[in-house]
Amino acid sequence: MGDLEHPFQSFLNALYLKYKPLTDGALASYIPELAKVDPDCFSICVVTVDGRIFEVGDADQLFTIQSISKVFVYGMALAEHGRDKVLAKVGVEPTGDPFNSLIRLDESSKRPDNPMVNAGAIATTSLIKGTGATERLNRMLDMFRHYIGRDVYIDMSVFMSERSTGHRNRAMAHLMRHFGMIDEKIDEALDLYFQQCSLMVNCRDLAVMAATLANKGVNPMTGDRAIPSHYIRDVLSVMYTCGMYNFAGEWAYKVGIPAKSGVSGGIIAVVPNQVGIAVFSPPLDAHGSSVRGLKVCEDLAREFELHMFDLPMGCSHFRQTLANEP
Ligand SMILES: NC(=O)CC[C@H](N)C(=O)O
Repeated sequence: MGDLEHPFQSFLNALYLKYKPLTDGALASYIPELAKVDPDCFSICVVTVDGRIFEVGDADQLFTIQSISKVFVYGMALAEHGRDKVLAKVGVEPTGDPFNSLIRLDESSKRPDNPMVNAGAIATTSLIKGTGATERLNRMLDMFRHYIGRDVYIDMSVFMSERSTGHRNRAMAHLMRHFGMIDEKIDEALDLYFQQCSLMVNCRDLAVMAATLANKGVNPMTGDRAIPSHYIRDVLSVMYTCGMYNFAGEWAYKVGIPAKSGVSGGIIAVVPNQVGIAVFSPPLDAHGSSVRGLKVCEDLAREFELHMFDLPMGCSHFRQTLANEP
């Protein structure tokens, strides 16, 4: 639970109050179940690599992880197959197109551009090993368990909602099968993709997951390793360049921290060797990222000079604030 009197906690409380009245943005209604959530939900959580938790708002509120799952499944594919095999199937180039675009799939390489947009994520998911759908799902859930540090499950209604309406994703999968980028188990890969997107998390879980990436792959709360440390660089690089879809360039310029958003309203950001940040607020901007989430991350980055190219100056300011006693 949050450490109420700590100066960083006070900063988070003020940030929460500052953006609570902001009601811009719209829910992701293209997944019918997501249109039913409460747009007022708002929480911020920051977890340090030494396991301290600062949070404000309802950090227990559960929601589906959506595209934030792409980061972790990409890490899992790397751990299972190594860089070269994964790179042969999914590139590492930002697209400049919306997350659900099919456009560049039909270009010369026939390879999805990166694992942070839907096409690339479906290709990544198709690489997950297992003798059948159940084993593949169980292995994936196990991977998430290491990052989250508790038992995890899939929200059945969101999964079914996406499964029955996700025709663009199906079209991408078939196109990628046509080009030999995924194997013939198209429906199995799509189900696994819809399931990973329907994983239930809360804001604190996301911050712990982000802090695990910040902590070279070791969950700071449990001490459990979730991913081999040498793949952290790969995961954070694609988050940095592609994690915010067709806003990724502006994000890198303005905020300068590897981050990933999802259409349920979650955002994670990773400050390597320091903290994992998570924000949850469902209304989205035109790119599909949480409006309040973007604002909170921008403010945190500005206040503590977290932009990658502000470091190490910001590093010491941030460390000092975090180290302060209440
Ligand atoms: N950006 C997102 O969060 C998209 C994930 C969503 N499940 C989809 O496939 O459309």
